[in-house]
Formats: sequence, structure tokens, C-alpha cells
Amino acid sequence: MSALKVAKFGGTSVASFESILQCANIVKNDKSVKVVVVSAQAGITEKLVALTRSRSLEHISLIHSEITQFYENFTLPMYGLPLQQVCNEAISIWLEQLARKASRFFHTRNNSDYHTIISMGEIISSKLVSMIFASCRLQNQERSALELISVSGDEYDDYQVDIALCTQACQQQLELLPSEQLIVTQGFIAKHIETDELVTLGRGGSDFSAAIIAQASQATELQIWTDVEGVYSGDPRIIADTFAIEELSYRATAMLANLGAKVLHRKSIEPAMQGCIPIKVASTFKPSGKHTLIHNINEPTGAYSVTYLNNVSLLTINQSGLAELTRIQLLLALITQLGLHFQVCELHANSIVLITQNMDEARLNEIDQYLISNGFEDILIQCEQDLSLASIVGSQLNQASRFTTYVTNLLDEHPVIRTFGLGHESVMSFVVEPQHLLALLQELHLAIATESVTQL
Ligand SMILES: Nc1ncnc2c1ncn2[C@@H]1O[C@H](COP(=O)(O)OP(=O)(O)O)[C@@H](O)[C@H]1O
Ligand SMILES: N[C@@H](CC(=O)OP(=O)(O)O)C(=O)O
Repeated sequence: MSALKVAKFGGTSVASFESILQCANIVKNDKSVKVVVVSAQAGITEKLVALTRSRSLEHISLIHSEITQFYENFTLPMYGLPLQQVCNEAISIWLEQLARKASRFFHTRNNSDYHTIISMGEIISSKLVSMIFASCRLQNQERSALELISVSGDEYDDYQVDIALCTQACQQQLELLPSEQLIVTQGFIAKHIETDELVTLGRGGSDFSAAIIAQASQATELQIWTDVEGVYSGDPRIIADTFAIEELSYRATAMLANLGAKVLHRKSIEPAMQGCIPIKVASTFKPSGKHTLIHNINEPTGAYSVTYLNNVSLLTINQSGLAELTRIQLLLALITQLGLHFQVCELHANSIVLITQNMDEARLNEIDQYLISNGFEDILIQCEQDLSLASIVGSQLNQASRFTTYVTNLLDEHPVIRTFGLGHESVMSFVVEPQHLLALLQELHLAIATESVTQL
């Protein structure tokens, strides 16, 4: 089988003309890259979301001017090149469309317009990347993600990828592609099979798009090009002395992503794992520096990385009689039906304790009513909100007794509200008030980085 690689460039990698030239160099140096998936320019999706939340037309116009300013600065370094004019033309058509769509959405609040607006960053980004690549003699064809990725289901968290349709579409496009060319497409965007409308795959969802396309194209590698040299032992923005991890298993990476490591979208691991496609995470700005390779490996024993999540809720669902297996199974099935995504779950004789995000009074009420109407009349739900969750992810942590003792002692020094999984094989999690998170993360990371502690 000949090599076929899918390369995804994140928001920071496509943020400026200069950085897109770096992306072009990376692709030029690897002839097996046949599909390039791009995110919106860093910060743009945030502004588009803000547009949809605006309460006045004046505010919409203010945000629109900020976006206009961003793209004026974007094309400035192209001064003197014919490329500047074509890019400016594309940008000005796009800005007009954006203004029209934003003002229509202000009046209609239509859900489909919402998705169209927040996806517009990827629309202009893929155009600009395609044009800049072409100016570097990197022959390419821009393709709409709507032609490549199809999903079904209700909410973005529940969207089911129709991999058979995606496979048909991707392989057809690749068969038609002249050998010296490549495809440039948007991340974050998919077509809904039932409505034929554009939907978005959740914040950070371009990684997921790239993984779907890699699986559908039977790629030999998925490359995630970002602003760090791989998956690190902790978030390098807030923790000192973090380091890139050379190799990770799919399983450990999925846990890391689910528990907050922002470098990869939590849903992006499964398509790659199903297709046995290695994922390379590397820096656009240091392409021959370090990187992380995620593939099928025997996991080394030890702690790999610390992660964190903010705005989590600690949910305790009390009900007598949960000791019966069938009752627990039913309750868990109902929770799944509700689409309640949780990061941590602990079962007790009369309660289930969960860590979840995006909880508010309305959602809590909905859960309460649903469980009551499905046979759990005397249920009692307690919810503590606005908390933070720090976690350690590794393998066979339960055998690393020195490490577990070290962490247990360390916890005495920190006001931890609740601990999950001390002595667990691969994850330990700690709930704290947000103001205590950073100090705890620093110390947990120190434990990971200190060899004498991590030895068995
Ligand atoms: N464990 C981790 N390893 C590497 N980066 C991490 C980790 N946790 C959080 N990050 C953050 O993730 C960022 C990369 O993700 P993101 O901002 O979504 O990039 P992109 O714009 O390329 O998609 C890094 O700049 C880093 O600050
Ligand atoms: N632009 C989208 C999708 C995305 O994946 O972005 P990034 O690759 O920059 O995280 C977002 O900001 O959510």
C-alpha cells in the first residue's frame, strides 16, 4: 500500500501569511500528504460565536470591524505580490456574506444559521490556505467538507459519523485527484444526512474531522500540526517544565483528551484507532523538532501526564436499592439516553457519583424529571458546581506503589474536595475549588517528572 497522509493544521498554524508558508513547506517536503484539513484562523471562531451572542446590531458591527481588521493585517505581509489582490477579493466577498448572515441571524435566531456563522472561519481559512499553497507551486483543489463528511443524530455530542458514506466520498475524491495535487478542506464542518444542512462538530472539532477523513481514506498517517511539539506531560501554558511524550497508546491519549488535554479533540482518537492509523502530533513552527507518535504500543508502566478541566460539576445521584446490578444498569442506561457525557463515574451501594461539564439548573431539572418518570421516584440529586478537576493519566499506576504513596501524602497539603481512583490502574482525579487548581497541578506534575518517585 502506498503512503497516504492526512495533515491537519490548527488555528495557530494558519493564523498568519508567514505561518501558512510554514505549513506549505511541511506539505512540500512530504509528497504523501494528499489531504490538508484546516481550522479557522486562531481567535476567529471565538469572534463568530460572539457575533451570534450579540444583543444589538451595534455590537455585531463592532465585532465585524474587528474581524475585518484581522484580515487587513493578515494580507499586509503579502504587499507587492499578486496574491494580495486575490486574497483581498476573497476576503471582501466573505466579509459581506458574514455581515448579511449575522444580521439575519440577529432577527431569526435560526439554529441552522448559527452553525453556518460559526463555521465561516474555516470557510475563509481553507480558501486562503488553498490560494497561498498555489502561490508556492503546491497544486491543490479546495473541497467543501460537506462533500466529505456526513453525520446523523441530534446534538453535536451525539452526532454519529456515517463512515460508509464518508469512505465512499473520500475515496471517490482521491481517485479523481491528479497525482501531483492535494485536497484542501475545512475541519469542524459536516453535512447532516437527514436535513442536508451544515452542522459543526463542537469546539476544537477540526481534529475530529481530520481523523474521520483519515479513517475514510484509509490513510497511513494522521498528522496534527499545532503550536507545541506533541502531547506534553501537562499544559505547557500553565505548568512549568513540561516535556513532550515520545509515544502514547490510543487508550492513554483518549483518556488524556477526555480529561482536558486540549491538544487533541476527545473524539479524534476513535476513528484513528479503528483504522489503525498512527497519529503524529508536531509543531508547525519546529517541524523537525520533537513530536508525539500515538499508535498501538505496549504501554510503559508509570504516570504520563497531568490534565485539568474547569467548570465541572460534581453530581451525586442517591437512590436506595442501587446495590442491585439491574438497577444500576438501568440508571446508567437512562443517563446515557439523556446524553449526559461524564469524565469520571464512581458506583456506590446507594449512589452514583459523576463529574460532568455544562450543568445548569435547567439541565439538572431535566435529569431529575427523566429519572423520576422512568422508575426512580425517590431519587435525590446533589450538584456542586463551578469546580475544577485535576487528573493524572498513566498505566498500571496501581503497581507504582511509591508513586501512589507520594501522591497520597501530597494531597494532605492541598484542599481537595474529592478524590477518585487512588490506586486505580490508569487515572487518578482530584476535585478542587478553581483557585487551588494551579498549585495542585504543579505539584502533581513534579511527581511525574521526578524519576525517583515514578520508579516502582
Ligand atoms: N498535555 C498537553 N500537551 C500539549 N499541549 C497541551 C496540553 N494540554 C493543553 N495543551 C495546549 O493545547 C494547545 C494546542 O491546542 P489548540 O490550541 O487547540 O491548537 P490548534 O490551534 O493547533 O488546534 C497548546 O498550545 C497547549 O497550550
Ligand atoms: N475553529 C474551531 C475548530 C478547531 O478545531 O479549531 P482549532 O484546531 O484551532 O482548535 C474552534 O475554534 O473550535
